[in-house]
Amino acid sequence: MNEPADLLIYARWVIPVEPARAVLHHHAVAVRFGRIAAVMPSDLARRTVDAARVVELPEHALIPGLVNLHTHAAMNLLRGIADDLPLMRWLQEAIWPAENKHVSHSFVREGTLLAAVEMLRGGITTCSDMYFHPDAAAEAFDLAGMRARVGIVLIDVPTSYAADADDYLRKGFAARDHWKNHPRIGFTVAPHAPYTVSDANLRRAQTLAHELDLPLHIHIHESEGEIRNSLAAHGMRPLARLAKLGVVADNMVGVHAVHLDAQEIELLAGHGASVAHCPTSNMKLASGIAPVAQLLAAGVRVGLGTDGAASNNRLDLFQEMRHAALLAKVGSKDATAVPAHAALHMATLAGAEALGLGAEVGSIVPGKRADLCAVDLGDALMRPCFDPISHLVHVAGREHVSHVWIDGEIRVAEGVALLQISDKELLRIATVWQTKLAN
Ligand SMILES: CSC[C@H]1O[C@@H](n2cnc3c(O)ncnc32)[C@H](O)[C@@H]1O
Ligand SMILES: [Zn+2]
Repeated sequence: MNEPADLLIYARWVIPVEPARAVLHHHAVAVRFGRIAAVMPSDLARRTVDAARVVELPEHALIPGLVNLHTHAAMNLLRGIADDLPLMRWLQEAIWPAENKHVSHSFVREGTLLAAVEMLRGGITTCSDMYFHPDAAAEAFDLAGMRARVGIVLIDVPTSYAADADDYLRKGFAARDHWKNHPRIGFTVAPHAPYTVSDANLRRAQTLAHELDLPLHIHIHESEGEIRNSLAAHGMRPLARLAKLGVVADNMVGVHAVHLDAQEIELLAGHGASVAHCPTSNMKLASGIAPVAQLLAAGVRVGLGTDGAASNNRLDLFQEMRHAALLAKVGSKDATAVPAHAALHMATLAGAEALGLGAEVGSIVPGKRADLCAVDLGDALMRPCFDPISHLVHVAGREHVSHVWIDGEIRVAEGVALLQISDKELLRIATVWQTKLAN
């Protein structure tokens, strides 16, 4: 008797990411109960699998859904309000004043919804988010059908969202309790940065993260000014301070990590900490070039993040893969740094592992959740194609994403998002906010 499947996807190339450079020509992926049941040659699947639904992808690469390891999703509403500024002027002169004026539950819910649709259409199935009103962000990710790790945010600045650290944590943990046991929505503890959170609150954040077995998501060593200010205020660099406070650990995802010396790279490696590399944001804010080749050589897990739409200005991991590959070559003056398969690994399995999701998503392996992305490489402008992994990183863009599945459920088909909310409604939401923000 044939094997039953809920869904059977035939692809010209299946790129499982595990093992690292594997390219399976003319293979099929069978999905049952939302998980990958089998990966096998197409001719074998045609003879042995009975599927309720069949999808033929004759000129496509099937890859794991991409993992955006760092974003501020609601900032889609602030896209383009302040370009061409360095980090601290960008935050202090433009972004924080705009956030003070406009951020609310509905701002975050609606901005996050726009971001979730942008990410899904670009093949991103999981993201790690850090923003005010995590309860609103969780609602939006759920409505979009996306997998998300939402930050229980903590910053020593009173805002319209929360008055003080107790209030930030109380609200964040209430959101976590509300979403407990949800199949797609989970949480991280997310102190904003060493320069905005006190010693006591950084310690407290990591204690809570350890107690609840959550990742700790924090911006680190993004600009040279951050290091200078830390030396002046604390007599030590931010990572030394975080290490002293017990924050550097295997659950820490350090975002940016641009300005690192050799000892700091060893510190991260020794503690099993991860880095969320955000190459486009680092270029746009002129923060610098993260030492990705050195981090990888030291064994540090490096995933990829878009950062928010106000510092990128796209939530596009295809662009991040290419920028990561190119920037590592320029930064290390070594053309062999970050080959295409390493960039794809960063955008998938490394990000999943950094979030503690390595057993669930990030590669096309039987038993994992069926979070999948199909990329159409059939365009004559992309041919000939000798190496589909090279094409995914250096040639294709998010506009070539044709299908996206999460837990085996179709979210994008033929490039069109199939969501509970229409494009027309999304456009209406964006237009209303544009008017509010312009006044
Ligand atoms: C407390 S919610 C998150 C907070 O982070 C701000 N933000 C966005 N991008 C960056 C960045 O690259 N470095 C530091 N902080 C950033 C965002 O505007 C929110 O205020
Ligand atoms: Zn950020």
